[in-house]
Amino acid sequence: MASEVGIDLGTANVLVYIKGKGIVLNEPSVVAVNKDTDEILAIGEEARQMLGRTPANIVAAKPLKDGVISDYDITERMLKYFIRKTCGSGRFFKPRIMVCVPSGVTEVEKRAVREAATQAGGKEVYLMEEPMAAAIGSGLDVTEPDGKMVIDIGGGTTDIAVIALGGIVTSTSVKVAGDKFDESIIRYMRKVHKLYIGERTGENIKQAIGTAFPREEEVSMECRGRDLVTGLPKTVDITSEEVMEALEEPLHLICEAVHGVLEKTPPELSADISSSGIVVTGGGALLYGIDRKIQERTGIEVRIVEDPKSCVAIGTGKALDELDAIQSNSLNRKDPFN
Ligand SMILES: Nc1ncnc2c1ncn2[C@@H]1O[C@H](COP(=O)(O)OP(=O)(O)OP(=O)(O)O)[C@@H](O)[C@H]1O
Repeated sequence: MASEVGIDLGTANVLVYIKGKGIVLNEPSVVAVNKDTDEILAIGEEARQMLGRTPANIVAAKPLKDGVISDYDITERMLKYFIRKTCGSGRFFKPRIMVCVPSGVTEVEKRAVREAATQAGGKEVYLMEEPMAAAIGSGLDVTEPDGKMVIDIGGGTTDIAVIALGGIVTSTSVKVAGDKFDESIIRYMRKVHKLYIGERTGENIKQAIGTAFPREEEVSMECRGRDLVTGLPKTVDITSEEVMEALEEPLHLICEAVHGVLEKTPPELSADISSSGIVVTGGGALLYGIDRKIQERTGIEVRIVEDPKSCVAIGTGKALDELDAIQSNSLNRKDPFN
């Protein structure tokens, strides 16, 4: 029976971490709904397979977008489904649940998430912010007075925060992350190769040959889509250098946001960060060369954590152990937990 559960309710993926068991669920945040009956047909990986391929009466969509909950009701149902799947019905045994929500969620949405987790069987439900979970999950001691900088590059948002004494001192959240990388690749293919590709193809290209900093050896891959001129299927070769060009704008925006946070950071903490370096988490950290790109822009050493995609979920679970320490120390921000 799960007693302490951490959930990373992400724009791209939902991860569930159970104390003593580790990550027990990792599924895309996608839900397929029958529009006529409002019935949920599939959730998670099964629904992701349907993206862009559904008949007219079925929509496969992501209920969280750009770091906010765009479909409230579906998010609630998805969350309940994942909790019940991993923790059982919750009728006899109720776990403590910590949910990490995207940083842009409103008070109303926070309440909805808390309610959904309670209805799904949570005894006590807490919410926490993504960068704090990312820092804890990456093994940083967030209660120390030394300043630490964490950048979490997810699907919808990049969260950048400086943490000290158990609280967030300065932070920002920009709606530029994995999804925007995919969109930039799609746009590039359309403009340069006159090829119309779907979201999943854009993401596949990014994961296979996406590049943020020049590679020693260029790589390439075949890309299939629809020719915008003839309307027929077409295949073109695309190189990592081209993908780097496509990703230039979103990467620039992320680097500028990091710069902005550093500018707002009190000097003592700045000095700590320049000696301890910056930690990068989230699926976007897997983009080739992103560490060197940020390092080039800031002049500060950048480290990618070992398992960037699981980091937030692990941190969310671990945070339940450190709840008292973090809560009592987070006086410098009003409500990292509420
Ligand atoms: N190898 C890879 N190279 C580049 N990007 C990758 C790779 N693997 C995964 N990603 C990207 O990481 C993103 C998902 O990251 P993650 O699971 O951390 O997001 P999330 O926590 O769900 O989102 P958010 O933090 O915005 O709520 C997706 O855009 C995905 O395409």
